[in-house]
This record gives sequence, C-alpha cells and structure tokens, in this order.
Amino acid sequence: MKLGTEVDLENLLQRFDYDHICALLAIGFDPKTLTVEFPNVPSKVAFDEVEEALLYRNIVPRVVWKMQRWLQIGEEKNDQFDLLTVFMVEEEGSEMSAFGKSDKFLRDKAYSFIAAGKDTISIGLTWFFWLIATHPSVETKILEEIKANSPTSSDGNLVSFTVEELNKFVYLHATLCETLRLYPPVPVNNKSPIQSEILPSGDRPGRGTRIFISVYSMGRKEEIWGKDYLERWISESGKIIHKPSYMFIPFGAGARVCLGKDLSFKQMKTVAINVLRNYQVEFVENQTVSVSSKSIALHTENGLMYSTAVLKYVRL
Ligand code: HEM
Repeated sequence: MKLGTEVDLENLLQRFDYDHICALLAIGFDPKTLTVEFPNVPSKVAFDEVEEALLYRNIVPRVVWKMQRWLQIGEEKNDQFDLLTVFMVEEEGSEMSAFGKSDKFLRDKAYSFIAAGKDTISIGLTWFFWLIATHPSVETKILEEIKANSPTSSDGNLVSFTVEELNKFVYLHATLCETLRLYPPVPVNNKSPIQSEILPSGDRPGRGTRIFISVYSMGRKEEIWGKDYLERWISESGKIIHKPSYMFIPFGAGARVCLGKDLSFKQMKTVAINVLRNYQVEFVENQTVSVSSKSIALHTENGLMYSTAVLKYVRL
C-alpha cells in the first residue's frame, strides 16, 4: 500500500474480524478478505446485506416484506442466490451429515456464529479508536498501562497475552466498557414473553409481543450511569467494577447472554495493545463521523478514514 493512501479503519477492522471468526471459530476456513487488495468476498457482502435486511424486517410489518418478497420488489428483491436466500429457505427433509447433525443444523450454527461475531468486535474497536483519538489524555493513560504491562523489547510483531496478563490492563478494560456503553455494537435488542407478563412499569405485554430495548439510549441515561466514568468502572483500589448485566447490556443479559463476551474483551484488548504500542493512529481531518441507521449493527455512516501518511510509528 502506498504511503499517503487513505484507508477506512472500520472497513479494515471488519475484514480482520470476518477472517478471524471464520478461520478460528466457525468454519475453519480463512476467506482472506484482509489481503492488501481488499477483495469483495461474496460471503462477506452477503452477511452485510443480512444485517441491513434484519433491521428492515424488524421495522416493516411482516405482511409487507413477505408481499415484497413474493413480488420480488423493494428491499426483498433478490437478484442472485446468496446466503440470505439460503437463510430464508423453509425446512426441507433432513439429510444427516457424518457428524450426526442435519446439514441445516450445521449451516445454521455456522451462520449464527459468523453473524454474532463478524462485525461486533470490529465495530467496538472502530468506536474505541475514534474515542481515544478524540480524547488524547485517555490514550496517554492507556500507553502508560501498556508500557507497564507488556514486554519491553519488541520487533514490531504481534504480541499475544494470556488471560491473566490481559487482566492487568484495567484502564484499557474500563475504556472498552465505556466505548461499548456509548456505542453498543448491537444498539437494539428485542424480546418476546412466552406468556402474558406484567412489567415493572405496569405494562402488560401479551404472549409474543415484541419488546424492543434501546441499548444505545440506556447507555446514555445519566440516571443510570451518573457523570464520572472513572468512578463508574474502576474502584478506589484500582479494580474493575463489574456492573449488573441488566445495567450494562451491550452483550444482552440473562439466559441468552452473549457467549462471546469474554472472547470479545480478550480480542479487543489484544488488538488495541498491539496497534497502540506500535502506532499513533490519526484520522483524516474534517470528516463527519456519525452512526448509521441502515443496519442492526452500529456502524459509522461513512466509515472512519485515517491516512497511512500520518500513521506514526511509536513503538514502546
Ligand atoms: C463486542 C462484541 C460483541 C457484542 C457487543 C455482542 C452482543 C451480543 C448480543 C446483544 C447478543 C444477544 C443477547 C440477548 O439477546 O440477550 C449476543 C448473542 C450471542 N453472541 Fe455476541 N456479541 C459480541 C461478540 C460475539 C462473538 C465474538 C461471538 C462468537 C464467537 C458471539 C457469539 C454470540 C452467540 C452465540 C450469541 C447467542 C447466544 C444465545 O442466544 O444463547 N458474540 N451477542
């Protein structure tokens, strides 16, 4: 890549996240979207479309999108066979695979893992880098923590950490929590009671009523969170304060809480440490950074551009 090229950090992190989740966890195959040409890999493009379609289908009444699908118009128009189509196909006879599970079961598992892990971590990291670039004093403290806790000599290669080593990065952990509070990668969650319920508010949703929870709004309510973020996450003795999961809900809560929560913190910390110990990331000036309303995931509206020319090497 030529020096001075402008690169979209969000796009880059999404590619990293997609390759990682496919190769290491879901299907044992590296789609290599993070090669220097930034190829448009069809399966990743299809997953991006699924995220947009999910938002659309949660907003538009079922009868409308089903009609659009039948007529092949609007958002439901499908020009080609893709994973979205596969996802929509009704149940067929069960052909059992060598592992004793139906192919449908395995496909759905692979899908749900890729979908759950594909963009979430990259979105968390995108907003993390944006927030620390706009709050230099926070970046300085994280650098001090990195200096104190990671190996002193480095050849610039990636450094990996054990869980115990990562636990020492308290300030970094607090900053990531604060990032997820303000920019939850899944900004809206929804639940339905399996039988009539009475909520603490006195509302009485019937069986199957869809209740939407704005994780984004909850994270910004002062009556829940107060004002000072250090008091919020770090105790006087310098330990992380663990919030009740029904208060800090970027990962959901209860029986269906995110299975990838610990893995996500480990991965976000590892990437953050490796980038920050080697580089100072500066973003292209005068770009408008805002949240997108096109997906169920909290992407930026226009990406997050940094320039390789101002990517300063600051090895610690
Ligand atoms: C910052 C990163 C992530 C965030 C913010 C996040 C968020 C969420 C949320 C909001 C849910 C729904 C929970 C509920 O409905 O109560 C969920 C479910 C889930 N997540 Fe994550 N996730 C992240 C990363 C990951 C990763 C990396 C994986 C996989 C390796 C993963 C796997 C799952 C699975 C399997 C479920 C479904 C759990 C169930 O239904 O029993 N997540 N996640």
